[in-house]
Amino acid sequence: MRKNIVAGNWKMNKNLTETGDLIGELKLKLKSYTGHTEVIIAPAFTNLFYAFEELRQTAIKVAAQNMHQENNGAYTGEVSADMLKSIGIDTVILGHSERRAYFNETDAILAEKVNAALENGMTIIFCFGEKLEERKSNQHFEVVAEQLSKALFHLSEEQWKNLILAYEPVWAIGTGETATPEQAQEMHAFIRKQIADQYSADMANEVSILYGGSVKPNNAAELFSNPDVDGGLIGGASLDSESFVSIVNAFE
Ligand SMILES: O=C[C@H](O)COP(=O)(O)O
Repeated sequence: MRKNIVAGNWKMNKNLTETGDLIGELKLKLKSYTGHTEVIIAPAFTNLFYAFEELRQTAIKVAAQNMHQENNGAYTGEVSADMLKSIGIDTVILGHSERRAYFNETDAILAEKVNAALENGMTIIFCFGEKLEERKSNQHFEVVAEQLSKALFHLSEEQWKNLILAYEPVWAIGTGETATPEQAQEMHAFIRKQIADQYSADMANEVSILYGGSVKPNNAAELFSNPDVDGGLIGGASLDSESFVSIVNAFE
């Protein structure tokens, strides 16, 4: 079901003590939150169980930042969907551009991860987006269409109910350079059209599409006011409770 979502991707930040501090602040600041925006945070693997336990009675959901496509086996250093489920985590970020760039995650590998997550009953925040040179050479629509089709268009309409999309132009991640509200809306509408053409307009209308890339308290409201932007995947600004909560409140 389409909903407004603000998700914080903490990336490789915050040790256990710092995680505890930030969670404590978020709990306090969002205690009387009455809005309809779903709030998700994605701490590091080592702090997931702690975060889940701490946030159990709250409206803040906890997600993992990645998972392996196999359920178990000789994959040193990896974590599976089954392991995440066993500690209560049922949401995972897949396809982040940092995973694609630094850990060689291809669309084919991502399709396998998507399948594994769905087989384990998980919800996926699926990230994709073009690089700077692709935008400059006007290939951004083509690149995004290919990423979607290779990793997601084999899925059934039913399976799409567990997918949240996050369009993250790589040139806007951690750079302080944000897509303009017009650029974000244009791409989000294009993404919805791709889904409508592959499946149906009704189904496309039910998918939440988040924008990610230097979302800050001062630009969130304008980005989120676009009809096809259903929220944000926040990196840097999610590491500070005040800025994250202010972005959550940007919908109100
Ligand atoms: O997952 C989040 C994105 O990579 C955005 O990061 P950022 O807000 O620091 O640009």
